[in-house]
Amino acid sequence: MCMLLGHYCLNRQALLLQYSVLNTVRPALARTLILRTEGHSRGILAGFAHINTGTDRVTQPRGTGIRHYGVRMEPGKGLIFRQLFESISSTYTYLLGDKETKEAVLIDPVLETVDRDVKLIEELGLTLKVAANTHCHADHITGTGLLKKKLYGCKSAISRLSGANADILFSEGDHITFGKHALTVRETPGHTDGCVTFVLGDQSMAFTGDALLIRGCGRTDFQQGCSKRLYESVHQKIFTLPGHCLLYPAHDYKGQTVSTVEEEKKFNPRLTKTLDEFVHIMANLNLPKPAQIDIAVPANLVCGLHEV
Ligand SMILES: N[C@@H](CCC(=O)N[C@@H](CSS)C(=O)NCC(=O)O)C(=O)O
Repeated sequence: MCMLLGHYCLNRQALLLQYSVLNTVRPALARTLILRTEGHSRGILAGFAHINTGTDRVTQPRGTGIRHYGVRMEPGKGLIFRQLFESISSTYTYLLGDKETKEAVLIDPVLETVDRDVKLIEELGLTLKVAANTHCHADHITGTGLLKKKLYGCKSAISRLSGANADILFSEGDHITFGKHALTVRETPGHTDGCVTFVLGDQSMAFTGDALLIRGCGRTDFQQGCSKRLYESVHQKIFTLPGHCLLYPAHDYKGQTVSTVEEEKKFNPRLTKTLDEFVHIMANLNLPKPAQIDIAVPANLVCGLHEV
């Protein structure tokens, strides 16, 4: 169970101030990316329904200012899918739902865009079963705790190895089911100990969190970062998926929205290198510390749940 923030010696005042500032700018900064595809069938695994995915036609932003990206993804039979974007931390949130039962799962919600997510879930007539984190994020506060308060019956989830509290603590091989669909958990540590990749039942889509970014990967210089572990995770748990498997990361800083296993195996500038070269690259990224790290990590250890 998510516990109150006070149990974790947080500076609650600082958190509330941060939340209130972010909440003020939220309407101007939160944008919605919806992708539109034409579906075509992929193979299936025993026990899972047919899911169609397709070739993405991405509408890119034009000009400046507030924009609701007009893209929508409807991957064929049975699956509802939306890719949503939060522009302060450049985080993608993913909504997956079952067309028949209307059960849904949300991956990596962000606190500042919870109202947007709730509105979309309600508009689509979905029941949110699980709000799941790919890991304990360092750059934003998760929306899973607030979603539990707003949507009755919704359960928070994160990997057991993250050390965080949640209703569901999952491990390698566990399934998160919604209607006839399921996400399988693959542990992909390296950016943090508790990082996972969620793989859709027919292996047509995978949600890689910060383990694999498009043409990049998560940094390994804080939390429990370890570049050797990350390299092994990606090669053993992500690059072993089918080449056509669509890869959806937790972040992108360049407007990229989706990749495939085949593309990343060919073109990822870090992960196509040898292990030694990769370790050297990761040790020399020299990235600035994420702006929200000091409030985000402790908050995310309790699903971002606090009195707002
Ligand atoms: N400027 C951002 C943080 C950017 C950043 O460090 N991103 C992380 C993932 S979120 S912890 C990362 O791993 N980046 C890898 C890379 O190569 O960019 C902020 O202040 O929030």
